[in-house]
Amino acid sequence: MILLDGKKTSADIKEEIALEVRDLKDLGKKTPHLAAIIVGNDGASITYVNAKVKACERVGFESTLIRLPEETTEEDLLNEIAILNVDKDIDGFIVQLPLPKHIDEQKILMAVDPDKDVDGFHPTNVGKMALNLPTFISATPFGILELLERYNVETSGKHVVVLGRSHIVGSPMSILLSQKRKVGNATVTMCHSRTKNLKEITLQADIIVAAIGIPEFLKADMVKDNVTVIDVGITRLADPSKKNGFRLVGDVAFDEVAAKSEFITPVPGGVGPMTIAMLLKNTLLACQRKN
Ligand SMILES: Nc1nc(=O)c2c([nH]1)NC[C@@H]1CN(c3ccc(C(=O)N[C@@H](CCC(=O)O)C(=O)O)cc3)C=[N+]21
Repeated sequence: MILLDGKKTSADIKEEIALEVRDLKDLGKKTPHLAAIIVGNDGASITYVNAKVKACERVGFESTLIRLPEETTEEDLLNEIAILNVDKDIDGFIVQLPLPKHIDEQKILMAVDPDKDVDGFHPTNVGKMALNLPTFISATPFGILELLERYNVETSGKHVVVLGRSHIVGSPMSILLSQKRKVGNATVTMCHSRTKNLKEITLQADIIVAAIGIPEFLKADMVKDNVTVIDVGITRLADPSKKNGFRLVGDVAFDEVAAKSEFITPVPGGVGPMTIAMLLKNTLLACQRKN
């Protein structure tokens, strides 16, 4: 069993980005500036967005965090987005999801200037991604491709089973891995809540991407020997023995599945840190595009 170490790999990527930032500085060019908008007080969302801001500091990016109250109206949020869209100093920005229920997420994502959409969530960028045209690939799928590449995990001709059809992970991951690209050329099966005979399908998988949000869903009896497993799930389960009161659990029953795996990502320390590194990468690309 080989651990796909997202913590170490993301640290390597951040170091590479930091070097590029130093080059930009030395040349007297503008350095990257990422902004993030967060609405409301959800604890997990605040943790993630703070991690993004901290990562910016670490690589020498400017960052701006805009915190808006839970009661923020859709109109107020659209106004904030309009300001960031025209702010010459901001290279890219994200609107942290999920948003409060009274705000139409699709409307918000469509208001972001596609050239500043470093999350890659705008329909224009999703369309470009689907056509394999240069664009911002959203950070989680991008991070998974990068992790597979850096560990030389072969995907060409392999049967990949993606569990989950979300717009942010399952759907783009299925599209990307089936494309003609360095990490790609796979035969992809996408499974979801209506899939019948799921276990029959996962037992045929060379690579499984678990992105359904059900803690420890994928068990050892659902995978074949020497499988590669990418665990995108990240659920906070109450755990009184932990000082923060919870532990993080992925979509994979890690110990039992790891025993049968060739490669596997842990939670925490797998896909999560890669997501942050690739958001930085997209922001660097957004800045370099203008230089
Ligand atoms: N517009 C938008 N873009 C996102 O990219 C986005 C989002 N909204 N909403 C929420 C999800 C989730 N997400 C994570 C980022 C980092 C970790 C991460 O660093 N996880 C650490 C542990 C962090 C912890 O202690 O909770 C790990 O897995 O090792 C996890 C999850 C980005 N998301």
